[in-house]
Amino acid sequence: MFRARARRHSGWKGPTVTERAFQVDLRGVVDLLSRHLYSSPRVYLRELLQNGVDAVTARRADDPDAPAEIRVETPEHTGDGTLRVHDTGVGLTEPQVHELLATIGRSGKRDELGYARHEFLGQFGIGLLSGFLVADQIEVRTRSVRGGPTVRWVGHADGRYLVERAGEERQEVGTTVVLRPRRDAEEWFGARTVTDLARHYGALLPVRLRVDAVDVTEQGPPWSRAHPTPARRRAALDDYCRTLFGFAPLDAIDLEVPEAGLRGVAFVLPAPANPTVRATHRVYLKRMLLADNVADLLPDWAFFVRCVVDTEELRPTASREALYEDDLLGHVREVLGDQVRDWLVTLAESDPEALRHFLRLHHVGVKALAVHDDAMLDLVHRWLEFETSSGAMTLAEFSRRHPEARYTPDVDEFRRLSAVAAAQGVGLVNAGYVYDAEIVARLGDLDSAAALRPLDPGELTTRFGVLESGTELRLRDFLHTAERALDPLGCTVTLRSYAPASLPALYLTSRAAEHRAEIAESRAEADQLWADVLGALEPALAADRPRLVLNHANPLTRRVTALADPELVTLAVQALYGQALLHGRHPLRPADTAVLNRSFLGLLDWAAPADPEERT
Ligand SMILES: Nc1ncnc2c1ncn2[C@@H]1O[C@H](COP(=O)(O)OP(=O)(O)OP(=O)(O)O)[C@@H](O)[C@H]1O
Repeated sequence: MFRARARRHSGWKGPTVTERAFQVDLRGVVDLLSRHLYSSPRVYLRELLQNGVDAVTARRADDPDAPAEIRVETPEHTGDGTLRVHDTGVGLTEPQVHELLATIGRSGKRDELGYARHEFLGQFGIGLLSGFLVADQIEVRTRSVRGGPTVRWVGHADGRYLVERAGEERQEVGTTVVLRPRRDAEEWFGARTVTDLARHYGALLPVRLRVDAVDVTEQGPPWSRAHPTPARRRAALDDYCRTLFGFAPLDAIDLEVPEAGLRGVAFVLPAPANPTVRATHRVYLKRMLLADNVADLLPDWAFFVRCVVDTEELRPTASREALYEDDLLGHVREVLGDQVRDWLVTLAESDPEALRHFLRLHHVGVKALAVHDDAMLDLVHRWLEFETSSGAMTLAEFSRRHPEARYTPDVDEFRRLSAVAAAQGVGLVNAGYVYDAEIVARLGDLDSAAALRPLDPGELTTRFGVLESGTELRLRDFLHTAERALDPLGCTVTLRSYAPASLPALYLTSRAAEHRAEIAESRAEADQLWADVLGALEPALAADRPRLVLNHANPLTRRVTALADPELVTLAVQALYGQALLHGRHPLRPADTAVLNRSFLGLLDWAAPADPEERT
């Protein structure tokens, strides 16, 4: 990268043409790496460890018994202000040093066709440059397994480099990289920081890694370690999860995707997770940490697990801080999703109590799955408890108990009508939460026995008891007055006797009435032509107005029906109308609020008549 070559073409008749090689200003490249590629200068250590591991891998390919060790010495240990990374890898010959260390983008880890070789971590030929994020000079002392003397290469951040025979011969084959911290980067060289970083990136590496005298490598990935019993393995995985993520998992699911050389564990969160926050996972690539915030490893719905995996085949982005989105990653996401799903289905068979506990915590994720997946839908049907007019219960159980079951797609409507519906023998399910209505609809499509019909509130009145004809006749005048009191509000009045008797009146809108109200509202806002079209629709629906169903079984309502003064009847019926709207959490239009106020004040006025003396 630091050389410019020139060549003359002999056949050319015109002015001399010179073919040149690109010049590279190393400072610009380093600036690019530090500002736009790597998230922090700390990656310098990862790149050095990675080169050491690759060199060991290359040596062991020919000599499986060759030593496999990387030793980091911090400035506190070397005593001369430098950090050194020693490896027992293949080393480099002098020609290799010229070729590989002095050319940006040249890597010894590509095959003849230029493809990244699968057994190595590195592939881009830029990693060593990350040393310049924290040092002005990088020194490499190396002795090749192929023979030759120890070679010393020194590269400077301004682009100069030298290659010479080292003053002192290395005893062993391998390489040492020496960095002298730049003033503004000393924080990355403290013994504590370096040890933490080495453990962070390299704890699972297949080579022995030491920082000063401290061993930082563990005995391989926790999910691959041998344990005397499954229970002991589970306890060890729980400990690992606690240390790593800070929670004791509800369960640990083994993950495996052979096509991606992937193995790992999914830990199930023990508390509800926010489904809108994407779960992130810890990913190792050939046992070197890639990142602990990889978001795209699992499908979105699996927000109730956090995973740790190691993969051989997935590809990193150039920063080595994320996974490259390709077909293999898509496949991995699908297979891991299946494995989490299978765990759930198996749990339903093996440990229903654990499944119930899980569902109480993570029902939103499971419902999201059930919208597309039949096995999950079946699981929801059989195991997930819904709010119903008979208390919390599964839809399967509810359909068994209530052959005439209905659901309401709106939580407020459920609250409003569940007691009344139950009293009329109509079981009601609250399907007003996210995904509920889609799930209920899909259940009906799959199995007619599991089908639930939506409740049309209007149909409830058909189940209310009608009054005896004598009573009806006696209350005819009252009903007329009541009708007149509510007519300006677009509401009709009926008198029925129904349970629960504690309810004085019920405001009911049928679906058609709701539709009509919507049309009236849009008509008020629409332009003339559209308003006319909407207006033409209205009479067809006019018969189906919202209604106030006064409850003759309620003692207060009965007393109201017995009032003689028509003015008082009007006030009382309007007050009952307002109370029914409030009780049922119906939206109040300005006209409703005005009637509510007027009736309230009117009743007060009636209850506390003005003092005759005051009047004079
Ligand atoms: N410790 C080492 N021992 C032996 N060879 C090394 C060592 N460090 C670097 N090299 C050689 O120098 C080349 C360039 O290294 P560099 O870290 O810049 O890129 P890379 O490791 O090939 O790819 P990447 O940019 O993905 O890390 C390597 O391909 C390797 O051949």
